[in-house]
This record gives sequence, C-alpha cells and structure tokens, in this order.
Amino acid sequence: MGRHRKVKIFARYMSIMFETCAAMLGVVMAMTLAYAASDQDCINATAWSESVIASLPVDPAPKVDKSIISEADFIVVGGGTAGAVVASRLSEVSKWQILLLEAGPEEPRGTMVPAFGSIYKDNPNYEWAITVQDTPNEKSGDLNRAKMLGGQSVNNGMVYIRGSKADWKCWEEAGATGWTAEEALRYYKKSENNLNPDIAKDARNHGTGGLLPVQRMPYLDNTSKLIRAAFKEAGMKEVDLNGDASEGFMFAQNVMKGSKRFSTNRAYLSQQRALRSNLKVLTGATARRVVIDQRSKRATAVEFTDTDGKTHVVKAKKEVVLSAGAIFSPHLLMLSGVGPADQLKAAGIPVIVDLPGVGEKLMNHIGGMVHPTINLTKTVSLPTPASMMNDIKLFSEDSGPLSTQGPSKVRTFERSPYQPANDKRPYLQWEVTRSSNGRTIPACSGTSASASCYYNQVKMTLVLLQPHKYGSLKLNTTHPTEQPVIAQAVFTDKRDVKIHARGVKDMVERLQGSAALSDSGAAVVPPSAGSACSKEKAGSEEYYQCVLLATGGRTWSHQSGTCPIGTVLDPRLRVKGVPNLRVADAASFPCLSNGNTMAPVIMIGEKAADLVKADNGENV
Ligand SMILES: Cc1cc2nc3c(=O)[nH]c(=O)nc-3n(C[C@H](O)[C@H](O)[C@H](O)COP(=O)(O)OP(=O)(O)OC[C@H]3O[C@@H](n4cnc5c(N)ncnc54)[C@H](O)[C@@H]3O)c2cc1C
Repeated sequence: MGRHRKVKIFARYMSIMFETCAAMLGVVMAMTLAYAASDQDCINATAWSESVIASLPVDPAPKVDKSIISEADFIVVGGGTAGAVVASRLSEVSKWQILLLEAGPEEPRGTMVPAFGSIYKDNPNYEWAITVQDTPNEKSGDLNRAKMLGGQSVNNGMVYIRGSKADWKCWEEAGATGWTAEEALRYYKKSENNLNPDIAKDARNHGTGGLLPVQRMPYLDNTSKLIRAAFKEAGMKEVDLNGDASEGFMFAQNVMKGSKRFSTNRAYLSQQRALRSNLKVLTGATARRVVIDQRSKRATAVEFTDTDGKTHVVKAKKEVVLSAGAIFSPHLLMLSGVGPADQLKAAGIPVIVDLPGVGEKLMNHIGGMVHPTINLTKTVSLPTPASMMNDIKLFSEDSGPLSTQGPSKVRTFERSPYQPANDKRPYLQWEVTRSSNGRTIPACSGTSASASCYYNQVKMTLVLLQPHKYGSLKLNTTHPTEQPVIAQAVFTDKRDVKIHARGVKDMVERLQGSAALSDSGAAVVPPSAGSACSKEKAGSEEYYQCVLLATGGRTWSHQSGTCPIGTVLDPRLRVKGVPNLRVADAASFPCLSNGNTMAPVIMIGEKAADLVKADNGENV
C-alpha cells in the first residue's frame, strides 16, 4: 500500500473516531435533555428525536470538495435514486472523470431512522414543492419531492418491490429492445445485497453481492401480525413478490441494513466519494440546461447555478446523463431545446430536436380517498416517556419500533375480476397505512415529533397499478424556467372507478368477516361519504363507486414515463437525435411499473451505467 493511501486511511480513521466520540457525547446530552423535560406523563419530543438521531452510527464522512471544474468526461445531472447509481458505477472506470451535479444538499443523518420517514417533509431546504393543476377528482395536493443527495430514496417508504415480470412484455412492445424480464433480473441481482437468508436462498431471483442492502424490517409489531392473520384467514398466500410469485401478500423487503435506511446515496456514493478521486459530487448545483450544438446535435456542456446564484458552464467531453427524475429530466430536456416544437417555440427556446413525446404522458398509480379503517385496541399500546427512551436503546441494537414503519410493510398484490383476463399483471395493490385517532406521542406542550411506529388506527388503501388514463407535463411557455405544468389523471376513466369500487367492497367484506380482527377487539369501519351516497345500497359496488367519486382520489408518488424509451429515448437510453445525451431515471419508463418504482429506477441506473460503459469502449 502506498504511503499516500496509508495516510489517507489513517486520517479517515481519526476523523471517524472523533465523530464517533462527538456523537456519543451528543446522545448523552440529548437524552439528558429529553429526560430533564419529561415527567411521568410527557416527554420533550424534540429532544427525544434529537437523541434518536444522535444515536446513529457515524458513516465515513463524504469528501466534500466545492471547487468547480471546467470539464469532465461524463456529467450526471441529479444525484437522486438513479443518479447516485449511475455516477458511482461510471466512476469505477478510473481513467474517466465523473461530475455529479445535485441541486439539493448532502443527505442529513435523520433519514436513516425508518420511523422518521417524513422528518424533512415541507422543509424547503430538502424538498421541491411542485404545484399540480386542478383536474376532476384530483386530491393529491401539491407534490413534495426530495431535493438532496439520494433523492426520493432518502425519504420514501423504503419498500423494495420490483413489479411484475409481465411488465417487460409491455416494454418490449413499446420498443425497449433488450429490456427483457431476464435482463432486468440480471441488474436487480447485480444491485441487491439481500440480508434475509430465507429470501436470499432463492439465488435465481435474489442477489447478495450488490451495493444495495435489502431486508425485511427487523421488528414486527402486533398489528402487523394481526393483519397477516386476517389476510391468511381470507385465503391469501404469504409469498415473495420479488421472487416467482406475482400475487399474494408479503412483509415488504426494504432498502435497509439492520435498523437503518440505506438510500442510494449511502449505498452507492458515500464510500466511493471518499475513495475515488475521479468522482466529483457538487451539491447545491442546479442544472439550468444542457448545451447542445445545433449543427452536430451533440451535448457539449451543462450550465448550472450554485447556491449563490452564480452561473457556471462545465464541458462534457463524452456524455451527459440526465437523472433529475420524472418531473425535472423532461423539463431540462425542453429547456435545452429538445421536446415538442410547438411548446418550445411558444416559449422562445430554439428547437434542436422536435420530440413530441417529451412530457406527453405522465404515468402514475392512483388510489381513492376511500379507506376501510381498522380501529385498534388490544394490539397497540401507546408509548410512555419511559418506553420511548427504551426504544432508542432498542434502535441502537437494530430492533424495536423505531426500526419499522409499522404495518405499512404488509403489501398485497391481487387481480381484479374486472381486469382483462389476458393481462398477467395483478392490477390491485393494498397498502396498510398507519394513522392516528388522537394523540399518539405523549409530548409535552410546545414540542413536536412524529414517528410512524406509534399509531392506533390503520387505514387500508387501494392502489390501482394499471390505470387506464395518464396525466401530462408541459412547459410553462410564459415562464419556461419555472416548474412545468403538471396535470394528473385521477379516476377519469370509468373502468378504473369500477375496478376500485369492487376492490374496496371485497376488502371490506373480508375484514368484516375476519375472526382474527374481531377477536382482537379491532373495529372495522367501512368508508362512507356521509349522506352523499344514501341513495345507493350501503356496501354495494354502486355505493363504493359513489363514495369514490364523492371523495375523490389521488395519484401515488410514482410519477414516471415523461421521457420514455420508444418515443423519446432509444433502447440504450439515448435521446433520439442527440446521441451523447441520455435519460436514466423514472422518466425513462415506457410502461408503468406494476409496483412501487424505486427498485426499477435503481435497476435502470445499473443498466444505464453498463450501456454508457459499453458504448464508450469498456468491457461490461
Ligand atoms: C413520499 C414517497 C414515498 C415513496 N415510497 C416508495 C417506496 O416505498 N418504494 C418505492 O419503490 N418507491 C417509492 N416512492 C417512489 C420512488 O421513491 C421514486 O419513484 C424514485 O425514487 C424516483 O427516482 P428518480 O431517480 O427518478 O428521481 P429522484 O430520486 O427524485 O432523483 C432526482 C434528483 O435530481 C435532483 N434534481 C432535480 N432537478 C435538478 C437539477 N436541475 N439540477 C440538479 N439536480 C436536480 C433532485 O434534487 C433529486 O435528488 C416514493 C416516493 C415518494 C415521494
């Protein structure tokens, strides 16, 4: 080992030791504060949350170098779920200089606590606030999307679900040659380090050598066990939905290790940044456009602004990869002159390539605000100040409520009797959402905290995985640099209303007939819309259709398909007409994944890196 490397490792060791001591001191001080402010009845919840965060292990500190370089071989725009993977994998080629531009800041440590999923919600330092147009039945509200290294993998539900193997038939039909089920599986396995031996033993479907730790949550609370019993009673099978089964229920696999979340930033970037001098990560760097030469149609540079608003231009010697997500990748393409010519012209942007498919469809899963609710009595006991302090200790031992998001990990996938018989993808996913009926944390007044592991009610939420209508994303032609105009489609097709209503009816009947639920004192409350649907027979399909339309619906957080393979990208993710510009993220999907979108996005990041390497003369 060279002297320089030895010195580097020693310096890192010392810095970790120092930070560990500081963190331990922080825990003691925060716990003292939380205790000091707590009496028998209540706790200083803010100090308590701080002591949870202070108890987290110290990662190797990322190498933060804010200097701006004038050129790089590859520029990756967006250090989110996919971008972290792409940049990390490209930097394996040591002769290449990789620049990753991320608009947001470094990932804060609190994101590692599974029970604090929404800790940075509504914080403008860490989130984009995106306005959505009013359309019929739309109750999604505006979109809050993570703006930091790791992107949405930092604050999402952590669930790792690959979708249906039958998804790939749709990809192939859309022109995504080479994106077969087997090829996707190859990259799922490449990324995965499955930590549950009973799952990992299925080596045909699971990987154990990848950078992304995947496991079930280590702690199963009583309500999760109760829901499992109710589903089994209803004849549903417990399966591995990332294995060969496409229907049934499972305790979800998650991107985590022990009790801590592992975003793609932690899994793919933090170690690599520390050790690879050819990987440069700039945070607070917001790309404004890709500079594309009008004659050669090649991407030559990226223009971005720093946190002081100063503009910089970095030359791209080989390629640019956009991984800014389903909203901002198409926006950046349009600002760079690639997109529907009519919109670009109206905004005064010179047209480099007329691609009407950019933003033409905005795909997403949809669901109703119609929730069968289960009020819990015996399976939950609300925390006390003492038990919350003990939960910190359990968390540091990789267990306890803070390492979970409660029963939301029980996921079911099933077919609707109203879906086409020849479509192998199950159209229905039920999520079990935690909620609270009154205060669930014994917080003293003036302090606040929320932890998704403390709840006393669950709501069953039905997600339609293959809705019949999609939304769209267009340039704001009056103020093109402002966020694009987003219209989502929510229950605007009667078939979706019918499928949803029937799904809800079936689930209510199952839950009401469940001995497991009634024996545990759980009360099932069917959804209603007050007097709005009194003309319909309560509990009928027509009744639930009426309740759905009266209460509206929403899209999930799975926006995708705004720069799809087929109309915008070729199968190697290259923008049609601009061969050294690619899009690799949720925007690239030609078909809506039949499940949550993070795992497919990570898979796309892995494959994208291999495509770039192969097209630039590297063996993969
Ligand atoms: C609340 C929530 C819960 C979810 N739960 C789950 C779940 O449990 N399981 C699951 O599978 N999926 C889940 N999803 C969906 C999933 O997380 C996303 O589909 C996926 O992470 C998207 O990845 P991406 O790489 O396309 O975009 P992102 O992860 O959003 O990455 C885009 C990155 O680009 C940056 N960026 C944008 N514009 C610019 C610019 N101009 N310059 C520089 N940087 C820029 C952004 O700041 C961001 O970091 C959830 C999503 C949300 C919002």
